[in-house]
This record gives sequence, structure tokens and C-alpha cells, in this order.
Amino acid sequence: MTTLTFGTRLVVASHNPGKVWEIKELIAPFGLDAVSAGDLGLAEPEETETTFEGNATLKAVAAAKASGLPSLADDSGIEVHALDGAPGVYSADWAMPGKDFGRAMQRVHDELAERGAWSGPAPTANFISVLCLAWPTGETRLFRGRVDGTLVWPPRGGNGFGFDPMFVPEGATETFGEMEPAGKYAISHRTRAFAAFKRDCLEGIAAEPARPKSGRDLEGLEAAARNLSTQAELARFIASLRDDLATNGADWPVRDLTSFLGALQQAAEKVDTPDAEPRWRTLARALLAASR
Ligand SMILES: O=c1nc[nH]c2c1ncn2[C@H]1C[C@H](O)[C@@H](COP(=O)(O)OP(=O)(O)OP(=O)(O)O)O1
Ligand SMILES: [Mg+2]
Repeated sequence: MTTLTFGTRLVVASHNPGKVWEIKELIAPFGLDAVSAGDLGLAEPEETETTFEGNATLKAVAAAKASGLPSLADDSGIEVHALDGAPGVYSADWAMPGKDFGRAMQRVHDELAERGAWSGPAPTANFISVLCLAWPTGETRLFRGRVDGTLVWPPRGGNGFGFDPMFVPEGATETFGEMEPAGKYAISHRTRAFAAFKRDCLEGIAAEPARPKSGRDLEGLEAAARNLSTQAELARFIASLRDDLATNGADWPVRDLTSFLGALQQAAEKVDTPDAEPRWRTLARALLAASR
């Protein structure tokens, strides 16, 4: 088995900016040079398998073959017990079209309601993450992580992505959407799968303590803006922008309200779908664009 060493270029084979951000955070202390499939312009493969392992392998192998670099993919989802494990491996499909997780969460709610599952104790669910590391030779390794919890309605919080606002992990009272990212990373399914990956593939790479970030975290803001689905997430995003302005205002090119509104106007004129109702994330992206 070829090993990953300090400085190895590693493709994060995902097109979900929230996931890419989380995986890059997990990898950062190990000195791997992580680049996302999107950054490399790799196509998003069709997920034709029926298991997390199958789809994780398909995504990692496609990226490794296309890039000639070792690639790490995640296939994940939420399994709702009263729905016999649905949406499971089809979690992303429930948000189609438009990757709208407001709608996906509503469907989980409605299907549980049809079964009367909201009347008793909170419905239980778990997230699964399967990571696959693939080499250009086709060699692969798989790692699985899981976190159990309960579902709440209505969704709460604007952090994270996907189904985070309706999932409360065991032992917590806040949803993943309400927790600070560090709270989610301490226990998430992805972190647990990553721990297994780390034991097998990163042994011998000394972890450096995570460097405190300095300056604007534009990648984090961009990931949040591109991912959000609900009004609460937009509100949370605006709060992050305000925090960023308070801490890193010196790095903002716009220095007064007139120039900010001017930049916002330009961003609004560039919106991709001028005739359609804008989505919450369209507004978030315009606000972020106006600040840089
Ligand atoms: O931590 C999570 N918090 C909330 N929701 C989550 C999480 N982890 C997975 N999920 C849900 C949403 C996601 O869209 C779907 C995975 O679908 P999945 O095909 O693996 O990912 P994706 O299509 O979003 O990105 P990609 O395939 O390019 O990696 O499950
Ligand atoms: Mg996918």
C-alpha cells in the first residue's frame, strides 16, 4: 500500500462545498496539500451504486483516475429509523432539484408525520459517512463512521449543511445546525470515519496543532454561502459576515456603506437566474461578493 506522507497532494473528491470545507479542516493539521475536485474542474460522477461504500468508491476512483492523484471521497447520508433507514444513501436526492435541503427536511418531516412518528418520543436517526481513499492505480481503502441522535421540528440553526438543523446528536441539546463547527467536529460521523482513516493512512505524519486562522476565512464563508438552504441559515451567515467585518474589517476592500451597496448592486446584476425567484443562498453569495 502506497502511503500518504507530509506534503502529498490529495484530491478531496466532493462537489459539496460544506463537506469539502469539513474534510479540509480535518486534513489541515497533517500537512497534506488538499485540493477539491471542483478546483481541479473534475466532473461530478453519477452516483449509481446502492450503498455508501459503493458510491464513495465510485467517486474516489473517478477523481484518482482523472487527476492522477490519491483522492478521498465521502459518501454520506441520514438514516431515519421510522422511515426504515430512508433517505439513507439517497439523502442528496431528496434535496433535488436545486440541492434544497429546506425541502429535503420538509419531506422527512412529512413522511414521519404520515406515520404518526412525531406524537411519541422524538424520532431517532443516524448519520453515516463512508470515506474512500483511492489511488490512481485503482487501489482503495474504506472507512465508516456513524453518529446517533434524534430529530426535531422545526429545523434549528444556520451552521453546517444538509440535514444539520433537524438533527440533535445523542447527549446534546443543540442541533448540529446550532453548534459551533468545533462542537460538530468533535463527534460527527465524518470525524469518526476520518479517525479510522487517520489510524490507517496518516500514521507517522505528525499532526501539527491547528494554526489559529488569521485574516478572512473566505473559503469558509464561500462554502457556507454556497450551501445554505433555509432562511435561518441566511440569518446565521449574515451574522458570520458581521463577525468577519468586526475582526477583519481592515481586509475588506469596501470601507463604507455607499461602496458596499454599490458592490451589492453589481453582484445583484450578475445573479445567474435573473428571472427566477432568488434562493437564500443567492442572497448570501451576493452579500459575500460585495464584501470582497
Ligand atoms: O454532516 C452532515 N450534515 C448534514 N447532512 C449531511 C451530512 N453528511 C451528509 N449529509 C446529507 C446531505 C448530503 O448532501 C447527503 C450526502 O450525499 P452525498 O452524495 O454523499 O454528497 P453530496 O452529493 O452532497 O456531495 P458529493 O457527492 O459531491 O461529495 O447527505
Ligand atoms: Mg453526491
